[in-house]
Amino acid sequence: MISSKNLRFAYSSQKKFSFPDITCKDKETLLILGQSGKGKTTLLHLLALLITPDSGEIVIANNPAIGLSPIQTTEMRAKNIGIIYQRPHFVSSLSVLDNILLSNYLANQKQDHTKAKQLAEQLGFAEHLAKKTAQLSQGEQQRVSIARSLMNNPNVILADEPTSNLDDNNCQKVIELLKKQSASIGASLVVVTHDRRLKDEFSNQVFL
Ligand SMILES: Nc1ncnc2c1ncn2[C@@H]1O[C@H](COP(=O)(O)OP(=O)(O)OP(=O)(O)O)[C@@H](O)[C@H]1O
Repeated sequence: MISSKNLRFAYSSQKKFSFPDITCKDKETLLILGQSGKGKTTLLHLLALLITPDSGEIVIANNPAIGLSPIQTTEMRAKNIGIIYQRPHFVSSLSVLDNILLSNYLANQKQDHTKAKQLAEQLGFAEHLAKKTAQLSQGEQQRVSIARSLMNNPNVILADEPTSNLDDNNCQKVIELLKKQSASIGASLVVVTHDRRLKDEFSNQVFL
């Protein structure tokens, strides 16, 4: 589960945000909608503990996530949070498989080849595991990102515009996969987007 209360963040005195409170319990989904520039990515980065709010609270898996030391924050993120970025960030010199296994490495976990291969089968890119990520289509890269976010069985999955670069067919597929995979590990799934196609796919919604 993840929740936030009274979150405020400023990039500068002109660029200040005060975000609505959010709650997403285990196995639940939440869609955060907002037009470009409304602060969706900023909120997602706050929830992912990548930036620190000026004030407010974040609770992840029933533990306070604000006020921790940098090491505790990194541990909290690695253990509990799977992030799918707006544009996938891969290490271009590594194979698809090694990019997925990197999640385990960064969380100080044993590299789980069996799980990586299982996820690749379930997400439909098993035949691409030995390739470099640049050789994959955008839809395939998005599915690799999903696999990577699931490698450490996170408590919370945070997805930033996971469908904005996808056609209708791939949009539908990616959302179904995200929901199915997060449900199978009992995670909370939080998606931020301006993609109105997702409006009917989520019952819990917050507007920025
Ligand atoms: N590092 C930064 N420094 C200063 N301003 C920033 C920074 N990052 C974002 N902003 C500004 O904060 C505002 C919100 O940005 P953010 O990326 O959170 O919006 P968004 O709703 O995700 O937009 P989009 O849908 O276009 O990705 C924008 O006006 C942006 O220019």
